[in-house]
Amino acid sequence: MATKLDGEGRATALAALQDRGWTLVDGRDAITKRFVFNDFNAAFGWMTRAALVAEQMNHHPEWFNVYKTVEVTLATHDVGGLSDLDVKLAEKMDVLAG
Ligand SMILES: C[C@H](O)[C@H](O)[C@H]1CNC2=NC(N)=NC(=O)C2=N1
Repeated sequence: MATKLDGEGRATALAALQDRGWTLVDGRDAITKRFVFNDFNAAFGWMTRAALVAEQMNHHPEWFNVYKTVEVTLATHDVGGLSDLDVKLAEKMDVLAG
């Protein structure tokens, strides 16, 4: 079960995410990041690996791919905003992107 972020834990998690290029989405409680790879193969390979992680977590991204760019938005629909699962998936995506 996801735990909605709040208070000091939320501030600390958001600060770390923002240091790695994630930003808050205007008008909703979600984070977003644009990943740019060398080519489509790299982008889609990363999406495939991230999709397997997401499925294992039962926590799924909103994302949009054009050629070598992937725009990712993370939020937890079950809690109506950001949760610990968004932080974990963002970290895994960053690690997979290298
Ligand atoms: C029933 C199922 O476990 C839920 O709908 C899961 C699936 N994946 C999910 N992904 C995201 N991003 N948020 C959710 O709240 C969510 N809930």
